[in-house]
Amino acid sequence: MSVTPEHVKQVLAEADCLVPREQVEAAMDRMAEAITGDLADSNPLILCVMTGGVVAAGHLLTRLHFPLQVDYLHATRYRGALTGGEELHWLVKPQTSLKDRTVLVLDDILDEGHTLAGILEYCREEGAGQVLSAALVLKHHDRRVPGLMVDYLGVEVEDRYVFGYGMDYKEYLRNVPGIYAVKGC
Ligand SMILES: O=P(O)(O)OC[C@H]1O[C@H](OP(=O)(O)OP(=O)(O)O)[C@H](O)[C@@H]1O
Ligand SMILES: Nc1nc2[nH]cnc2c(=O)[nH]1
Repeated sequence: MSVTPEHVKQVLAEADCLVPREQVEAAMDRMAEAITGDLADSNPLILCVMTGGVVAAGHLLTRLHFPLQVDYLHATRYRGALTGGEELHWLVKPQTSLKDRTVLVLDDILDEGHTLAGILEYCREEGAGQVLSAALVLKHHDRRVPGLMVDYLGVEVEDRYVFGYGMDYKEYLRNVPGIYAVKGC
């Protein structure tokens, strides 16, 4: 069944706000401060994970006041669905060389972690000097890839399907300024 704008409006109207905009912005301030403290002198390459990471990247980048470069990659395992298979589909790889660079991978959410694990492995294989990661949201559960955690984290949410600040509901609602959980999910 295709998703209609009316359905999307209803999902938003019925959703539970888990983290309001002000709290997300405050979390972004804290992340930027920590990243600045660690990376200000390392000429880092920030890799935005499309599509979900684009909103977090936009907000975070304007808070980083030091020399850095930005590139993006597109790797997905959900492809618009609410659950994903284990296989990671690479749609676009970074065009900038990662060799000997300090790389910061930036995504919207760390859930089970297969996406981030695959991306980190790729960065190391490409010869990055240091590979760090950041996510705006961490989902609280025990299904994560063992031992995987981001270096910089915004907020933690309960184990529900969330959208907003880049995260989609069936490819919609990425533009919602708050983190919401779909009713019943
Ligand atoms: O930790 P995981 O369980 O692997 O899930 C996290 C990933 O899932 C989402 O991407 P998705 O594949 O849905 O693509 P999108 O960014 O286009 O929404 C999100 O943006 C993360 O990249
Ligand atoms: N939009 C969205 N994408 C995800 N990818 C993994 N978990 C989630 C989630 O809860 N919401």
